[in-house]
Amino acid sequence: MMRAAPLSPSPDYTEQLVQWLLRLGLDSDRASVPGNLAQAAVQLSQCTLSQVYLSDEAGHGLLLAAEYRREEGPWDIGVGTGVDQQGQQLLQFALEHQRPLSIRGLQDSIYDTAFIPRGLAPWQSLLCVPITHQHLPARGVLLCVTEHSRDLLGYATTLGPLGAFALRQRALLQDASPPSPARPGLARVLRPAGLGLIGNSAAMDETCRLIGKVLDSTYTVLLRGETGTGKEVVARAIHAMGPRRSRAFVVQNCAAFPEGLLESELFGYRKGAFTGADRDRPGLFDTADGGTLLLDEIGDMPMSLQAKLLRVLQEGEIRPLGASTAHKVNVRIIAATHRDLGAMVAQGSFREDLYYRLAQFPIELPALRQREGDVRALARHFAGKACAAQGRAPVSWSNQALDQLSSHSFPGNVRELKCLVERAVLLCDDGVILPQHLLLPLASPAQASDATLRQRLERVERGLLIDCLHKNRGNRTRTARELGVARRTLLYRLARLNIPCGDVKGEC
Ligand SMILES: Nc1ncnc2c1ncn2[C@@H]1O[C@H](COP(=O)(O)OP(=O)(O)OP(=O)(O)O)[C@@H](O)[C@H]1O
Repeated sequence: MMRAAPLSPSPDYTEQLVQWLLRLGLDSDRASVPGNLAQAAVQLSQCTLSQVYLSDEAGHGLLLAAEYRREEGPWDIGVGTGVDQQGQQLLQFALEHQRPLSIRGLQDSIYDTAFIPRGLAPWQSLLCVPITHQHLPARGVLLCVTEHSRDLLGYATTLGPLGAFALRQRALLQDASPPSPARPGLARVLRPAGLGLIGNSAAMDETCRLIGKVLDSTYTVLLRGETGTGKEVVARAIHAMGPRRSRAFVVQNCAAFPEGLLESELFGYRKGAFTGADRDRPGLFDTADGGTLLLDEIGDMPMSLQAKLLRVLQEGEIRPLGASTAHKVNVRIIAATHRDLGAMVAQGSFREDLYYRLAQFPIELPALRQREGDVRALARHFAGKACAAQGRAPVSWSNQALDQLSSHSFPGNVRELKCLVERAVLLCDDGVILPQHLLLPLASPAQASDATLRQRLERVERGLLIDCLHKNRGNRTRTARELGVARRTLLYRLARLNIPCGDVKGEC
């Protein structure tokens, strides 16, 4: 295998390495060390995903301790997720031979890498770096993968010692810190910021506790909650943190298709099954085989399909349209709905037997108004993300703005809060979000019905202008063009409707 960069490290690379050494050396939180190491590995190797595996003291092999993805950041999973047999073999190979393993052209290699979570494109290159040293109480492996065909071996010369330094640091911190109190039942509770389980309210803690309980089981999960409470986010977290994480996560909205189409989407079909079926087509159950299928808006599934779904759940097999035989699938089903399925059963619009089968493990997602204190945490989180997405410096919050947010009822829950904060970031020009940037509706729905036609039209216009401005990243010339009005007219309307419009360079 050819050696690759950084055999002669560039000044940039050396500088980054020194910075990471410093950061790891100054880290005073033992739990964050593996995550920081994974982040360092992603940055230094320019890979897409990095994982840190540590040897289990009980001798059960290597367990995943941290993961970092370039686009999504850290996944705070905590030590505990095991890897399958093939994964163990690959990682143990590097560890036992005490030498790095670099594979290019992964898809054609003999190694089974199904244990690595999927990326947007298939992984092409991999690097396994053993982390061992005589003074280390635990050994580990650092894994880096990328969807590009690259020789990563050269990075092992720096990532290996960096890993050893990090694990040594972790051991020193363990010696120095008092044992942390055990949190029964929370060992597998995950708070992956990238997945959105943000918040410290009692309601969110309970949700996290339930997620932690069901992760490793095969139970069917029924997520119920108002619109925008994060049902899909939670479903993704259950998949991504559970043993199926390296396989597909598939979402199907049951309200989005008419009955026949939904059936063929889910079950697939054989050539000739109906006019236009000119080839065999696998369904989403096949796509999700080994992984997870989220059936969103399950309350909208037609009765005839409900019966077929029940059969899949009971027998674990599907029969595509036009097929004479059924075949086995191994899919974890998560169902989500904003409806009261119990009430639908009582009205006869949802099958009782399916309801009980789906609700094997129900999780009720709290509405935002029930999550005391979380609005602030979420607002800060969304503002940070919006600033990063727009490539601008982080904004801060005025207390009045946060107070106003906290007293808003958010009928659209987290989705509404997210949109509102993204708008506020765009509208705030001097780095501090003020109440006027929030554009919270001044009138309650009850008052709204008393509004005059003019007031109502203005409200609609206001929403439209803000959305269009948002879409055009605050550029008023493009916004005016898109709306088919003169720029002057747009500026006049913005001023008239009191939509903040500060000094955007080259604009107003
Ligand atoms: N806790 C959260 N942190 C960050 N983003 C979140 C959170 N909850 C929800 N979101 C965001 O809010 C939006 C709505 O979330 P999601 O689609 O999961 O809600 P839902 O309950 O499935 O909504 P619906 O019932 O309308 O389909 C998404 O953009 C999602 O990323």
